[in-house]
Amino acid sequence: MSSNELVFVTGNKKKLEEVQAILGPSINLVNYKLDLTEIQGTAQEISADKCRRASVELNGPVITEDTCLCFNALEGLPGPYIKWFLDKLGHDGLYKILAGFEDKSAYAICTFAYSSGPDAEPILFEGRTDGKIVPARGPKNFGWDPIFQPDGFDQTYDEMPKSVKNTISHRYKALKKLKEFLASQNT
Ligand SMILES: O=c1nc[nH]c2c1ncn2[C@H]1C[C@H](O)[C@@H](COP(=O)(O)OP(=O)(O)OP(=O)(O)O)O1
Ligand SMILES: [Mg+2]
Repeated sequence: MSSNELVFVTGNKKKLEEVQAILGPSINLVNYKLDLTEIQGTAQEISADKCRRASVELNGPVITEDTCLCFNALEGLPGPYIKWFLDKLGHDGLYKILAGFEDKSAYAICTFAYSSGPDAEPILFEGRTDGKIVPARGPKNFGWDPIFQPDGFDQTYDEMPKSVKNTISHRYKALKKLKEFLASQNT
């Protein structure tokens, strides 16, 4: 493995594109597509477990990532289960969940996990962006982006240019911490 090579295990192409764009050319990101089993639990437990599995399966250093979309009115749900909620309910259904609540505020959390090998305990890097849930707006590029409007912006994640999303997003903030960690390992 070359010193700047990083294996990112994910089955999600859109995540991969964002991670590549955010990390930039100095890191040689290698994607490995595995459909990893995801346990139930907190974002941290799910991320660490996913990373452990990936590292055992590939028998080497890996990063994985788990993304949550949390509604404050629902005490943080759907959280890590957003994928299944989005699959079943779509954008409209997700927005309608909050019909009975004044509070439309929400936050996106990205938890990267890094493992140096199959016997190592994963290290977690978390990024959070606050916003609110709105009726879907945008070209529907990626997941729940059309219904998430980050605080301080008039556009949803989906409406704003990628170059903007990738400097304010939950993913960007988590990757910033991961990047700092990797840089400290290399010195
Ligand atoms: O920035 C994002 N903007 C909009 N939607 C997003 C974003 N990031 C993840 N998503 C979606 C993908 C999936 O429906 C769920 C997270 O589930 P999550 O398990 O982390 O992703 P996944 O199963 O697609 O890929 P992986 O193989 O890395 O587990 O939220
Ligand atoms: Mg997943």
